[in-house]
Amino acid sequence: MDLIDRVSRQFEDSARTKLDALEHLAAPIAGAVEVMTTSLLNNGKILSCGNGGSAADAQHFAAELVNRFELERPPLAAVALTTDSSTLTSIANDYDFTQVFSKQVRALGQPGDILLAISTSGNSPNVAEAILAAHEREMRVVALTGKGGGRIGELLADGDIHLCVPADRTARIQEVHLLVLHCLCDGIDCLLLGVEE
Ligand SMILES: O=C(CO)[C@@H](O)[C@H](O)[C@H](O)[C@H](O)COP(=O)(O)O
Ligand SMILES: [Zn+2]
Repeated sequence: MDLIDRVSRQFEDSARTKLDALEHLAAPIAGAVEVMTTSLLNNGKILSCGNGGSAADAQHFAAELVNRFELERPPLAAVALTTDSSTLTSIANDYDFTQVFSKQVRALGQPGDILLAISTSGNSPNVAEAILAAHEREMRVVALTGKGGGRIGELLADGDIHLCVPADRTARIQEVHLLVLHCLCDGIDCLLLGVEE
């Protein structure tokens, strides 16, 4: 086995998956930027969630809004629902792991807020439950999925935005998700600050 060859194939596969996704995702990403920016300008906030690597992505995105992305701007309202171990363990222990995000959405979500729901399979039950809770709270959902979108694709309502990566490998989908999150940060800054380039 030639490891260098293997690494080369991972890079090529990742780059190809990203370029293939552009055609599918450019327009809905632009739509998600507008929906998120409108919510933030109206004193809304973005709640983000996901499992495993997608939990890290949810936190990564929230940190870039609360702190900064590439430009100086005022802090923006975002909360990752993946970070409070007391809340997560008490909900999972007393109820069920499927409710770890939905209970937080019911506690924190307000009409006009946005749920950023991340799942490469589209099938994580706790992310699906968070979407149902967001709809109850009159929140719009931006869903990042792959593998055809799974159950989450079926749960989305009018006004929600589905960013489904046309790929089947979890790692490749995650790599596109990170690019999408940076496009969202860049687009939000662009709309807020009126950046031309
Ligand atoms: O990062 C990885 C795999 O690359 C894993 O931690 C992965 O995120 C976990 O298996 C998740 O539980 C998968 O959940 P999902 O993306 O299907 O919703
Ligand atoms: Zn991973």
